[in-house]
Amino acid sequence: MPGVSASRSARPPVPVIVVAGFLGSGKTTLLNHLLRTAGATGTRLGVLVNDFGSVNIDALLVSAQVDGAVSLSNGCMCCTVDADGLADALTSLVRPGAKIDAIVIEASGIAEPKSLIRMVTAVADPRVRYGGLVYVVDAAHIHTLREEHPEVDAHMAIADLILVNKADLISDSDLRAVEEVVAQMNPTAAALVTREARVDPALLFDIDEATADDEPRSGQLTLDELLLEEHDHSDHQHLHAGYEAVTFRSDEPLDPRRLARFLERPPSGCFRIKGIVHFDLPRYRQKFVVHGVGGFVRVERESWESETPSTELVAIGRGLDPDAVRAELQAAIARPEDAADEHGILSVLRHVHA
Ligand SMILES: Nc1nc2c(ncn2[C@@H]2O[C@H](COP(=O)(O)OP(=O)(O)OP(=O)(O)O)[C@@H](O)[C@H]2O)c(=O)[nH]1
Repeated sequence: MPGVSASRSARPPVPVIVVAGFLGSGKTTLLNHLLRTAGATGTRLGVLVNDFGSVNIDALLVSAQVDGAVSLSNGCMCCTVDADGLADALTSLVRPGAKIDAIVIEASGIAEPKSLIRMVTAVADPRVRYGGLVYVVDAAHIHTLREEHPEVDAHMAIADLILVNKADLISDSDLRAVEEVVAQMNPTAAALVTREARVDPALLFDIDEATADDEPRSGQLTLDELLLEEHDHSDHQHLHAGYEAVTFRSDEPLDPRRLARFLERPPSGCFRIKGIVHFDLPRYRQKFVVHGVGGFVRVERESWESETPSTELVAIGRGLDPDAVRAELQAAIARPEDAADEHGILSVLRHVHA
């Protein structure tokens, strides 16, 4: 168990692993998987979560009971959280009393990994050490994504571990084609095909050894090279260009049929929708966690526990019309006549993921 036998002063620096990947690729899923599995072995993870959008939905979706979870809200971390804010958060997580063995930072889906890595490596605290970049790829969307955002190739190129996730959504031959692309972009990184981002956590927390190695790996930037490229902001601007997050909140229950229609046929430009939804229907008073990623919809049912039921949704995309998005969601608020639509909930339930 890392760090257990070490005295406080001899505690090795805590590796900080950056998890990046485009919108909806499976970063939060990975984080939750790591929290569950690492936790079971006694490894304590500190978690930093960042969302693009004013509601930090990811923080809500990461298992709430993590001691070391800090959420950095207010836009995309790589350009809005100042380096001091990140340093403070990391310093707080590595304080001896926290007994954290590793820290995972989940970048927003449009963050530039390189900027984040620079921010982590710039932290002066010797108890903090950059532990590598894990890049999550949505196997079902990678080809179109590379066409629209060629800079994702550069992201894959600097990764230490690439997860080819959502393998269940494509055929074996398509999967092999994705693996080939990934290997071309980064011939030296470990690439793993995953479902639900299920990866052995030991692979992530060992990454720091490889990254600390001074041997440059072909196709990959060494840490020094990463740090030297201070003036290269070109890729950064590209991924951000035109992306916008629209937030919708309501205490009033939604109508399932209209919400399902919104998720299945999102307004133009809207690539990602996520959040929690409140339907006030008999037998369906649970918290519905909804996800839309490029037309794929997935819904999970949880309990509200002590929370007051309400809806919080974020829609993210390029060329969105925020007013149109809000108007459509506003129109999804339940009306008295919706009570007659007994089977409306089925349009949501058919997307429920066990
Ligand atoms: N079919 C399938 N769905 C998956 C898999 N992994 C994750 N998902 C689903 O994909 C959706 C997005 O996953 P998240 O983990 O929230 O993705 P993310 O990268 O954190 O998203 P952003 O933070 O918005 O960029 C959710 O509905 C997940 O349940 C997988 O292997 N297969």
